[in-house]
Amino acid sequence: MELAKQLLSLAKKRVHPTVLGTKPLSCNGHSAVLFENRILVLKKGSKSDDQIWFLEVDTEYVRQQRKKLGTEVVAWSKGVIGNAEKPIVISGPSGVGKGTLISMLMKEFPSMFGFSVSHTTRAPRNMEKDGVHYHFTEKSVMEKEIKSGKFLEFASVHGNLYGTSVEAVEVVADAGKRCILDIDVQGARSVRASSLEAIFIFVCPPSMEELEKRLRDRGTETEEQILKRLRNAQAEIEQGKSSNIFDFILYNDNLEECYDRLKKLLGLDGFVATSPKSAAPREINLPTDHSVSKIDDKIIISCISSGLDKESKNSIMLDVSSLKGGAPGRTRGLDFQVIGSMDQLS
Ligand SMILES: Nc1nc2c(ncn2[C@@H]2O[C@H](COP(=O)(O)OP(=O)(O)O)[C@@H](O)[C@H]2O)c(=O)[nH]1
Ligand SMILES: Nc1ncnc2c1ncn2[C@@H]1O[C@H](COP(=O)(O)OP(=O)(O)O)[C@@H](O)[C@H]1O
Repeated sequence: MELAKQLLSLAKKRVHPTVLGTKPLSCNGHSAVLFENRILVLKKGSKSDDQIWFLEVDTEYVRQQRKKLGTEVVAWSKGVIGNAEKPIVISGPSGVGKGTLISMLMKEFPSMFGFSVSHTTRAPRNMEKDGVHYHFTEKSVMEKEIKSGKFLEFASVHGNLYGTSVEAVEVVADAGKRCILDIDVQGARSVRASSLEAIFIFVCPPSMEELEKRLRDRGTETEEQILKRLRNAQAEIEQGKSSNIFDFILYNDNLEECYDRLKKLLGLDGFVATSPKSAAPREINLPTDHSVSKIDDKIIISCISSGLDKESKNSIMLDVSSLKGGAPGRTRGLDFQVIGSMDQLS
């Protein structure tokens, strides 16, 4: 087995790889199953949202990072039952109305959408709250975190650093909501090239004069910053329209009409927001005592539970045939079936 040979050779050479991604917390033992390019780790007696992990050893992301960092790399990724809807990436020049459109969407469909809170080194505006609009951070801290692999993408925009952390996108998906990212064209390009499948929308102003008016009327930037943003806007609009990054271009002339078009392309026209959409994944609790075997893409977890007068065996079949995502982030697309008694389900 290729991966086994690779691991053995690393161990012999006593190589200490760079470990990327959020590590699982320690536990009272684990089972491990070797795949072609990653290791499935099942934590014994852990909480249901912390049981299934993957240590990626030779996936696309790991290979990319190995090249970039010039060291051996492995990456952790948490395994999640079920799938998440594709995130929505919204880009466009400063002042075009991205934030306004996103706020309208989140207000009308609060249980459906969640905002990816970016990190930035720019100073907060008057009404902006740390952790809500942005995670405001120091440049040196953010640079360190970029090196440690915390960000899905980052870019220098209008003289400041901005970045989407892996966590920012995953907490929204974990809450069963569809993630909205407000990022610049460079960020959109990076996400396009990443393993994150998304829908890409570029918002255009009706004219440069109107863009300038909106920016000035908003009154949040200094004259110098306004001029810088307007200079950058020209190039952003050209890239937004001509590159192959974006699936849709939206002209934000009349706000209500633009919002209606946005809802239409997201399949929300005529949609009535009623009770929260329950996207919470089913859960599975693995007992401390279990053994694991692998048959093709199926993992059979045999659980041993002793009752008063007898010992019974239940099995859970974990299907890993349609894995999606992976590091950086979560590995989704897992499914399970209980074979035998249901008392292991929470
Ligand atoms: N690449 C990237 N761009 C971001 C991120 N967060 C915000 N931006 C972009 O940075 C630019 C400046 O944002 P901001 O300072 O809030 O000003 P605004 O454009 O006037 O709303 C906008 O184009 C945002 O879309 C991020 O995490 N990554
Ligand atoms: N279609 C529109 N017509 C007129 N003003 C708009 C429109 N869309 C947004 N605005 C206003 O323009 C300003 C910039 O919008 P904002 O959402 O902050 O832009 P961005 O997030 O793209 O920088 C805000 O004051 C907002 O109220």
